[in-house]
Amino acid sequence: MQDPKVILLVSGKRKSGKDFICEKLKTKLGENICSIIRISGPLKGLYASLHKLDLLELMSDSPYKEKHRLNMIKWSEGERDKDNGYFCRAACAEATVTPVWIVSDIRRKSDIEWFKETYRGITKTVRISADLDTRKNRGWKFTKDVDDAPSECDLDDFNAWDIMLDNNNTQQLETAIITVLEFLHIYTNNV
Ligand SMILES: Nc1ncnc2c1ncn2[C@@H]1O[C@H](COP(=O)(O)OP(=O)(O)OP(=O)(O)O)[C@@H](O)[C@H]1O
Repeated sequence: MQDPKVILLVSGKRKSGKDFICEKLKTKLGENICSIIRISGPLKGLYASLHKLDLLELMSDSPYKEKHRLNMIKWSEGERDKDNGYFCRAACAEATVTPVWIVSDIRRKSDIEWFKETYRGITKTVRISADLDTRKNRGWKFTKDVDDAPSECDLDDFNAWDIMLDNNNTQQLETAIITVLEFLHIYTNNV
């Protein structure tokens, strides 16, 4: 199977606008050129099949999901400890190969390391930032065990981003999209 030409590894704090920007980029590039991958995508499916659970119930906002949530988190942490590429590999295996992949939920240094080792020379890191007030206006509220957890904080001190984007307003959003499109143009011939 062919690999993509460029993989953008996108990270940002909650409500910085990761999904919003990734979807805009995908729309601009078109789905034949660009796919969005979520490392967290296969997690529930793997957990459900391993533990013979109902995936649809697990995906819903139901008491069933709440009942299994903690065990699912513990299981995923355990799998990641044993093999830090476990979920990255599963997400890539089920992704459609297009010239550009955008991984929209990069959360840990180990995620970046796995992609850089597995897809040498074609991974680029992107950090999206928004001010605290902007994030609050978008609905962010400090949540214990979420905002102070490694999944939210591990990349706070990573400082080797290839692209850094601010996303506080429409003007910055437009600049961000142009910046990434120009960057992709440098790294691919066909995009
Ligand atoms: N530049 C922007 N202009 C207007 N609205 C925006 C902008 N960026 C993000 N938003 C809005 O802010 C909210 C949060 O954005 P989004 O879901 O993309 O954040 P996120 O970083 O993916 O958050 P989470 O990590 O919690 O999933 C969404 O309602 C989105 O539509």
